[in-house]
Amino acid sequence: MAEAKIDSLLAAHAKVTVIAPKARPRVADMAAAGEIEWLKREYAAGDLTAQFLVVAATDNPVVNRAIFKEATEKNILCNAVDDPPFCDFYFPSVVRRGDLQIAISTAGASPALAQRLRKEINAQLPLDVGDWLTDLGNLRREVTQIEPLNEERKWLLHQLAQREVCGYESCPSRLLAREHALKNPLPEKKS
Ligand SMILES: C[C@@]1(CC(=O)O)C2=NC(=C\c3[nH]c(c(CCC(=O)O)c3CC(=O)O)Cc3[nH]c(c(CC(=O)O)c3CCC(=O)O)/C=C3\N/C(=C\2)[C@@H](CCC(=O)O)[C@]3(C)CC(=O)O)/[C@H]1CCC(=O)O
Ligand SMILES: NC(=O)c1ccc[n+]([C@@H]2O[C@H](COP(=O)([O-])OP(=O)(O)OC[C@H]3O[C@@H](n4cnc5c(N)ncnc54)[C@H](O)[C@@H]3O)[C@@H](O)[C@H]2O)c1
Repeated sequence: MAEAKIDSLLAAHAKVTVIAPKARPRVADMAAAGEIEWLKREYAAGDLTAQFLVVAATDNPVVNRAIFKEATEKNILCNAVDDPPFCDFYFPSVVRRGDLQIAISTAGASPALAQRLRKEINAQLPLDVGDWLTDLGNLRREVTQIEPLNEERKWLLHQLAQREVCGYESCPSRLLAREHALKNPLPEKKS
């Protein structure tokens, strides 16, 4: 269980420390590779200092609740796996394509439904939507640098979000943005 949480946290670029006497081979490998830190021992009261977020994922609910109590006292967000009253937040089921993330939560009503919807959305969402988003993000940065902030710019950004964008200079969406910028120059800066 902890393994899945470690994957979610690493995907969010977290710096992960695991405290556990035993770990599955994959977790041990991640520690050996320096991707996470592993303190090979049981949790001890006082372990939680300066952490932003804690996941209590031992197979002992008494230990998990003690971890939640210490986290609460120290204002650290805590998720005790599969123990909703001892969660400050729930892990959602997530579909990812590059910078695009779709998180599904049923607020604990049915994790199985969250998983099913993840699979359905994953099957429907084009595989290259993350690459498209990267191009769209680059074009948006160009547009916001050269266009004044007004209703026209907002219209343009909504238009571009409906079009294919590519990295090429002759890309029709880039041409539309440039044409628009020529008609809407930024006001001259007073020196
Ligand atoms: C989304 C996902 C994310 C993740 O875990 O990272 C997640 N559970 C997943 C799967 C899953 N979990 C369970 C099953 C078996 C089927 C079933 O029981 O329905 C399956 C499906 C399977 O295993 O196939 C059992 C289960 N889960 C909880 C309880 C306790 C309870 O309900 O009281 C029990 C009963 C335990 C028991 O019987 O003892 C509680 C929680 N699980 C949550 C998240 C939070 C609510 C999220 C929400 O509702 O949206 C919450 C509240 C706390 C938390 O954050 O952990 C992940 C899907 C990952 C994916 O995308 O594949
Ligand atoms: N939602 C799900 O799909 C799902 C699936 C499996 C398990 N679970 C839940 O997750 C929890 C963990 O299950 P698991 O299968 O990952 O168990 P596991 O036995 O694989 O892992 C438990 C880990 O806790 C560590 N541990 C035990 N006592 C400890 C202590 N005092 N201090 C620090 N570490 C300690 C062990 O060394 C081990 O690494 C259980 O509560 C289980 O019900 C949920």
